[in-house]
Amino acid sequence: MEFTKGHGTGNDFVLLPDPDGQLDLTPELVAALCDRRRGIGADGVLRVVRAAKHPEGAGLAGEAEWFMDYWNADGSFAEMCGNGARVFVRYLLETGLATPAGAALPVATRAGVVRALVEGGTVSVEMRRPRLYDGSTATLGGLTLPGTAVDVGNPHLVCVLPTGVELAELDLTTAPGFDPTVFPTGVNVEFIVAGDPVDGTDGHTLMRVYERGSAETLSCGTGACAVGAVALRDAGRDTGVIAVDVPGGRVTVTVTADSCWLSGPAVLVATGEINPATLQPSA
Ligand SMILES: N[C@@H](CCC[C@H](N)C(=O)O)C(=O)O
Repeated sequence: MEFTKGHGTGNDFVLLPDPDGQLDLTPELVAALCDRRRGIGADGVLRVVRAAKHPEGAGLAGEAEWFMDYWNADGSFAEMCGNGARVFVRYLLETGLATPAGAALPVATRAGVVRALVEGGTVSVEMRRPRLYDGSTATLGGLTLPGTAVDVGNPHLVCVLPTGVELAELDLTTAPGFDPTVFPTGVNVEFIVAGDPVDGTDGHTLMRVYERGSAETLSCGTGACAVGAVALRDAGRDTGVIAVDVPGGRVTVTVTADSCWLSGPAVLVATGEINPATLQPSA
């Protein structure tokens, strides 16, 4: 099985080329590939498949040639992955599966079609405008943290840390608790504090995230978009540009009247072959 390894601000993925949808990808195989000791190691898998050749992409084949079949590290599906989409586009262009054009490149996902632009090392993806819902709470250690539920195609809960709780001190080795009646399919939880002003932006936020299906990651693109929308709302704004610093670097979120752009670096670091028969079940 051929693979490529790539990442966007440290949110890392195994990409599996499968243009004609012939790969027998299972949750067990995904978890074994993502295992950081027994497999390649990643936060998730991106199967690169023609939209027309995937049951969930076929309806979008008229709008996008390629479908991003995203799986979390535990073998579960997610609707959308912002950093994954940016790395996916880097892969399409570097392998010649798509050619750079002046117009944005469409990619089909479970959350619909997103569009990408590439400028040097930066890949930007235009996704849906985040939808903000009611408050909910996350629990972590002995803390109960109020937050805002946000839909970016996938579910998020953005919690602003109260004074006296340090972002760096949070223990994210165990999953935060959340209300399953609000998030019946689970949720990605972002913890944020305000950062110092950054030139050319309307706000600056520092974030850590515990991802559904992948545990703590160094970055989450859809999470950053959710955070950007909450930061703008808290600043009394509807649109604007927010710099979001994650443990793996910085992404920039631009919320417009009807969409949200996520921008940042996306790189491919290795290609190779792996024999799935040698993989042991993930612990
Ligand atoms: N890291 C991703 C989000 C991946 C999916 C998420 N874990 C979920 O289950 O919704 C991103 O960059 O957006």
